[in-house]
Amino acid sequence: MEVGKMDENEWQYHGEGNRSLVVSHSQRCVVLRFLKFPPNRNKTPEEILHHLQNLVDFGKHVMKQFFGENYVHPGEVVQLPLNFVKQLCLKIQSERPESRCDKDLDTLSGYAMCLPNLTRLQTYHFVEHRPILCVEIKPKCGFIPFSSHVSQEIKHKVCRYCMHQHLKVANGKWKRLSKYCPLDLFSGSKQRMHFALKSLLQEAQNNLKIFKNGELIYGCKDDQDCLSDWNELARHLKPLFFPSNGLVSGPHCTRTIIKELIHVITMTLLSNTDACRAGDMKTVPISQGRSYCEASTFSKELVRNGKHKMEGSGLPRDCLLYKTLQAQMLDMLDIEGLYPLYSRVEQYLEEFPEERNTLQIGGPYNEAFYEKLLDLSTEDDGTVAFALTKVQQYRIAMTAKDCSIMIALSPCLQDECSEQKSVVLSSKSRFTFSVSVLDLDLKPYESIPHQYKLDGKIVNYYLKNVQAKEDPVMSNLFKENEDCIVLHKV
Ligand SMILES: O=P(O)(O)O[C@@H]1[C@@H](OP(=O)(O)O)[C@H](OP(=O)(O)O)[C@H](O)[C@H](OP(=O)(O)O)[C@H]1OP(=O)(O)O
Ligand SMILES: Nc1ncnc2c1ncn2[C@@H]1O[C@H](COP(=O)(O)OP(=O)(O)OP(=O)(O)O)[C@@H](O)[C@H]1O
Repeated sequence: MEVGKMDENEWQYHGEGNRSLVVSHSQRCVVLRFLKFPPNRNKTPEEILHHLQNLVDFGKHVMKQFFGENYVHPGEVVQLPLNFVKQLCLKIQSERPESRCDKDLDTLSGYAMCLPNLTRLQTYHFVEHRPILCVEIKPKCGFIPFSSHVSQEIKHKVCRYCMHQHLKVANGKWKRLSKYCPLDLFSGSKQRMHFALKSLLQEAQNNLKIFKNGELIYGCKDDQDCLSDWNELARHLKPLFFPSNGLVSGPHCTRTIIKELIHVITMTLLSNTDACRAGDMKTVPISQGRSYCEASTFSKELVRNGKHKMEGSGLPRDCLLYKTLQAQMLDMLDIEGLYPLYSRVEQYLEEFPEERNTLQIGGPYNEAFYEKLLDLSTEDDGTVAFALTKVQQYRIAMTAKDCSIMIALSPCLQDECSEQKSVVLSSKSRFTFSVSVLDLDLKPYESIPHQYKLDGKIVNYYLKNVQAKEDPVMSNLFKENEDCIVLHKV
């Protein structure tokens, strides 16, 4: 990218999260990702450059090892003319959702990250003229804690996402509860994955977005601004899934198109598009803990209907969901087991503050940092080294629990699909596709006390306001059927 000749008119607002804002180029398949900060809390340009470089290094040296070469796009740090950034900021301000305006785009440092636009097929090239669909999923934590440090039994039964939903609705973050349960998506069972994806389509919150030709066509910018009309979505999808059919009409046709979409997403999520083996990480046995969540509507329906066999066929080992789950499961002790270890590191740092750099708490995120993450032992020998390894593994796990998966799909004719490209079939179409992972920013060490408090709040709210009112017949049914419910294959 030629940063000397930047014109804000060539860039448009694309989206934002809690910590960064993204603009996309109208012609080229690239985005710029800027950091955001609360007003008047801007950092120095040097600090921002250091932070961004750390993010890129972390992607390159650590997350690529966990997820595999093809899935991760660390991008590069670019320095932009300050005038361009200021003009861009003014240009996009009116498009930002209100709920995200508590933080301002960093316009003072001139630094940003340049990344491939993952809503396009993975290239840095010019915008293609064939239509491109992109589905973004933020799957959240896909397992139930298996740690013996967990103090509340409910955490061994109901997943964090399902519990957190109740607190979010009570706080007004979202209007309705979602039926999505991450354990269904991560189950590897097509039936459960279909249910999870349908639930995401019913209540997208910030877990699902769909883009066509780089434009958001389905999903929420925030609670006030949501595109959620299935007929409208089907209208967008129809030419891609049924290229030679007439107009979309009636709910039946909409449902058929949505089903096709869900099928295609499921198949791409179960595929392996990374030829390289991810790192030399020993894996956490995926069979640990329970493979279903008692609050999942899917599980409840099954048990209510007297069907006790929960299909959990397990994920193929090379697919991105499997790798995401593996990284998430580096949280082996749960925040309740981790917090005392964090306190041990804190105490040590209070005594020896000059050791902070040697311990690599704020980086550098290089090969040495990665190597230290490979020790999966949970036997505490009382050392700071043990505590630090668990803290760093926990930070990786938290990162993987908050990342997003991008699936880009483009229709192709049979003779156009070369052997090297990944292809997925729907009943009347075929698509080349790519799968990537984004938002792999390492979670800060400093956020651990917040995680500890939030965990308590989520669980207490659930126990007091939801479980207390739950149908006792239902929980007995789960208890009775505990042994019958089939677990993941190892
Ligand atoms: O704690 P959670 O599970 O609510 O996750 C936060 C996300 O909320 P969610 O539940 O996905 O709506 C939250 O997403 P939103 O801002 O709500 O879209 C952020 O991703 C936050 O990460 P960070 O602190 O900005 O690095 C996330 O915080 P971390 O816990 O990942 O630090
Ligand atoms: N490389 C990319 N290509 C296309 N879209 C992107 C890319 N990176 C980010 N986005 C879009 O911008 C949105 C915000 O980016 P991102 O998730 O990185 O923000 P964040 O502030 O770090 O998120 P969080 O709230 O989880 O901390 C994403 O949800 C996605 O839609």
